[in-house]
Amino acid sequence: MHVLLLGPSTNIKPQPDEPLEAPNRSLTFFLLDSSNTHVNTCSSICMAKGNGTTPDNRQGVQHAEGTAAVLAIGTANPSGVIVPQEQFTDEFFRVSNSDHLTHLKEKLQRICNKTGIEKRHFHLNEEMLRDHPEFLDRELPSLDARIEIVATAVPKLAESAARKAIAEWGRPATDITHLVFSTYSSWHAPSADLQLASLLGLRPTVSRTILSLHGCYGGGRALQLAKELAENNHGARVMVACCEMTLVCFAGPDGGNLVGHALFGDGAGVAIIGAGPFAGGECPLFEMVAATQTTIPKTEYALGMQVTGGGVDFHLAIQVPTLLGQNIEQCLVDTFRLVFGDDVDNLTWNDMFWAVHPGGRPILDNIETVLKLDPGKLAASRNVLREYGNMSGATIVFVLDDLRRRCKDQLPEWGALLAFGPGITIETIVLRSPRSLSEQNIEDIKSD
Ligand SMILES: CC(C)(COP(=O)(O)OP(=O)(O)OC[C@H]1O[C@@H](n2cnc3c(N)ncnc32)[C@H](O)[C@@H]1OP(=O)(O)O)[C@@H](O)C(=O)NCCC(=O)NCCSC(=O)CC(=O)O
Repeated sequence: MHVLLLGPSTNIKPQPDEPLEAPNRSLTFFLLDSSNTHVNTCSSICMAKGNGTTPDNRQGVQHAEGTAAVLAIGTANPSGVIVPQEQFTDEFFRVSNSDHLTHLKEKLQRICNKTGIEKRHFHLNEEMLRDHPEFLDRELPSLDARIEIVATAVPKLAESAARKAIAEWGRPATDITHLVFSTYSSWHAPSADLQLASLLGLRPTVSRTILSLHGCYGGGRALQLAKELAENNHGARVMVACCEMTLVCFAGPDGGNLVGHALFGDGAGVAIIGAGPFAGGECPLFEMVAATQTTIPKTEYALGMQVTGGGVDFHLAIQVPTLLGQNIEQCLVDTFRLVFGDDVDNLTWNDMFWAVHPGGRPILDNIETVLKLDPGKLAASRNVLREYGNMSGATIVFVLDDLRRRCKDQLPEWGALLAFGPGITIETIVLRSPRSLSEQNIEDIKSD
């Protein structure tokens, strides 16, 4: 791991008792993994300009001004099949010809009743199931047929969300410089990122990355990557696209994973990320001030996905909500310490706004309890869970969308984004609301 200092940041203020030359508040830190992803990106841009300088010499001219922010959000769900949760068990057992499995049916109904979900959207419909009865039986080969359907469906759904984000952003799609696409529902090469770029008419020079098999933390990972790309490439505008479809993991109830059947839904979430200078009427929605990824040691067993000839198998251990409850506060402390130093001890979680991946109702309950949050602090997460279920990596984009619509001008200054998935991996991002930023800027100008 390398640390580059590429400041000064306009948004992280020195602490009152800290010497001005101290670097840890007045400069922006960039943590690079061993692949040096963004140094390579800088390099390719400079070479295109015929500039033969070394990466070190280029840092001063390539980085953005300030911290990355979410500039626009769009979401989409399949419109064909919308199943109310109270009808899901009956529908699922009917289409899978499993009504005779009364024990499993009663169990699924018990689970559905406790999910906190009211409805979910699905791309898979009865006609597809009639054409592909093998989707019901994990023992039969079905991966090829599943892959063929999602190969067009995943980029198309992502396109719907992306068009909304681009419309809100207000700049032409050709101004997108980077695309980060996260999905475990598509396995072609060239993959969904290229198809989305073509559907949207992005530039041939758009720099594409596809993230796969991150499960539910894919959205958090893509946002963190976008933050680094935006901050390290002057003028970069990064599209984050996350799209998941349960068609890849669908099976009959005797295939196990009743909790997965009760929980997951289909959706696409797209966000456009950029750092200053802002142009063309761009309006930051959430600033992404600092970010970390943490793996809870020895919890690989707890969450997982396995691609088989019969589709994708999910494993969700019953301990997941407890494990997250036990570890979440330390992740938050470690991440907020990057911004607040030892003052992190004076933070009150309840004074912040929250964008938490609604992996399941007990996960939200446990986080609320551990952090002593008022009921309502996780309203955006609970609302997304209620309206759409758990859409894996796409869900966190829906939560950000709900949060900004719900709170409009009433967001507290600081907030936290949390997403989790196999590992168990926890993605944490310190958010700052733009309203408080503009107020702060006005105060700074007054005091100058
Ligand atoms: C399934 C639930 C709705 C049940 O709610 P409660 O726990 O409050 O209710 P409960 O304790 O009465 O449990 C109801 C029944 O569900 C069973 N049950 C609960 N959790 C289970 C699990 N993980 N696997 C198998 N069965 C499970 C219980 O044994 C019980 O069975 P019986 O009634 O027979 O006694 C909830 O636990 C839930 O949402 N769990 C999912 C959490 C999770 O793992 N989320 C991560 C999703 S993946 C993700 O987001 C990241 C990723 O995958 O990448």
